Amino acid sequence: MESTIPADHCKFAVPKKGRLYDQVTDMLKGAGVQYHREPRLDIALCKDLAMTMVFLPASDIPKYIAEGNVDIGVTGIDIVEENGDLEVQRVMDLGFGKCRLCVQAPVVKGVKDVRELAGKRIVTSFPNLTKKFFDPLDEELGVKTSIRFVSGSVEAACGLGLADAVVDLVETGTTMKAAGLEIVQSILTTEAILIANPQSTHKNIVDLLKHRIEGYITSKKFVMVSYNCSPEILAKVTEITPGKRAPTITQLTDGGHAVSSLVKKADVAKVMDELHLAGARDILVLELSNSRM
Ligand SMILES: Nc1ncnc2c1ncn2[C@@H]1O[C@H](COP(=O)(O)OP(=O)(O)OP(=O)(O)O)[C@@H](O)[C@H]1O
Ligand SMILES: O=P(O)(O)OC[C@H]1O[C@H](OP(=O)(O)OP(=O)(O)O)[C@H](O)[C@@H]1O
Repeated sequence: MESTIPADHCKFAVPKKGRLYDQVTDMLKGAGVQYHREPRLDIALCKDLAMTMVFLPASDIPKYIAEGNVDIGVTGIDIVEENGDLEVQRVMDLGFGKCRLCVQAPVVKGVKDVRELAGKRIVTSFPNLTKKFFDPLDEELGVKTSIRFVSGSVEAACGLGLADAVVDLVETGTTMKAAGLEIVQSILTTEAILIANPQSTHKNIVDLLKHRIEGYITSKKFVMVSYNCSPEILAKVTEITPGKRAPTITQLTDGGHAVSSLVKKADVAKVMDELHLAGARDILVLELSNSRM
């Protein structure tokens, strides 16, 4: 990394590649954090904040933050848990990068219980979490599970004869199935998380970023639903859309009401069905590009 970071700058760590990269850069754009990254450079100065973006491997980000080299950044909960000895402040779950860390074994072996794997050879990128999981089983069964670290392509380990099972991330299950593996047990549910150094000297910028990112994340979780209704059904329909705080109700010149309310994106189809059934009309769903609550 080039040593051109201004001394007074807050430093924000972004996963430099991999599964989280695109979603983190989209989130930063949505939260109004502007920077220009030159090709192959691992630092980029922000346009309107005294902040420098640093692009680092996701797995190293908790270490840089705990040691105070970086003030704030994004990684996976799995990586934070794997580095459980490092002191970082967990600021907020980000709602993307969702997957599970699972013990997986070859389908042909038909492993039904994870106890069958205690004492065997496990390959993983998460040796600490894997040890924490197998230690109690080892103690119970009087065996010693061998845990070997690899940094990527974990799913290949059984096929290569290196392992009896692996501990790896599963999202869609495509990688696992292609490698002839199946889940024996899930260990951890993970998603992307914003973490910060609790002793950062850039509290103002860190707090500003927390608010900006929180606003963006909220705007992605909710949509604005607006509709018209008659006075007779107002109480019923506003019960269906109580909003985050309260619905906005406007009196129309024809005696009816226009209502707008925040609704969780995941619930919107069901809410629209219920509103229509209750007699609401002209139901519109509007995407939010940002918010500040
Ligand atoms: N399939 C997936 N679906 C959703 N999130 C994932 C998936 N795979 C990984 N992640 C999340 O992204 C993080 C980084 O994983 P990824 O496989 O992109 O690492 P990588 O490319 O090896 O990067 P690095 O070199 O920084 O470790 C994981 O720790 C996890 O939190
Ligand atoms: O269930 P799926 O949707 O198939 O996703 C799971 C895969 O994604 C990640 O690997 P990635 O492809 O990022 O590469 P890596 O093995 O080099 O980390 C993870 O390690 C799994 O192998």
